Amino acid sequence: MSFTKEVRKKADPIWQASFHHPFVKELGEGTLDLTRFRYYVMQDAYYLRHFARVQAIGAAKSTDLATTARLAHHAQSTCEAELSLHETFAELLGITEEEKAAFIPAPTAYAYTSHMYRAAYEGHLGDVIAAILPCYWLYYEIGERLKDCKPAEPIYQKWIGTYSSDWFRSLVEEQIARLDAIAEAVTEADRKRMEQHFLISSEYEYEFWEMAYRLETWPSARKEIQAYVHNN
Ligand SMILES: Cc1ncc(C[n+]2csc(CCO)c2C)c(N)n1
Repeated sequence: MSFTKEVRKKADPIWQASFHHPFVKELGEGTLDLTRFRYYVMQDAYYLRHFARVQAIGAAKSTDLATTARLAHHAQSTCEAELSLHETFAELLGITEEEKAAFIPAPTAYAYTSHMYRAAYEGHLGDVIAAILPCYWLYYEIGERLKDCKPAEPIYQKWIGTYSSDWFRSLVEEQIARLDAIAEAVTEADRKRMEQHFLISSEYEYEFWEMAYRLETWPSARKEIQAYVHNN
């Protein structure tokens, strides 16, 4: 069995949990509260800004120029395609410049991006791809599952359309093939580490839905709210 098939199989329980998460289900049905989606869009824009930089680290860590060029291109498409999508969402959702300026990453968005930077900093190209592959692949599978959904909310239709496109599928397939080629050439210890990055990113993908659904905040903000409730 190929490396990616093996890790995909190991990650299956947590991927299933993402497929069935209320955020994903309600998005497909069109019943997802827009407050939650709005929160998601802002956290995801932060995530994508860092994702593009991790892809650029992958470009720098590549040992052949063709791969450097491809990963640099991937970093550029994250900036252009994904972030422009988010700009559109921000407009449609009425997210203001003031809100953007006051933005703070939530614990999960911060932890997930930190995990990717760590894998990229400590490892070689295989570590970078293993950490970022679940982002592509899980969203592609979600796009496939939701592609026949017709949520009444046009914003949700647009979101689904992005991830069930052929453009997106070719990106996922390219990264799967790249990771399998690397996995064949490295040591067992490298493969184990790569597997762990893949599994941790899969866990964080689930946590990202949870974060948005629960409008996660830092503990100090929760304490302030509790103190306020207590004193009033
Ligand atoms: C939390 C989170 N995980 C994955 C994606 C999807 N995604 C982000 S960058 C990228 C590569 C291609 O542009 C893909 C597929 C997302 N938006 N947010």
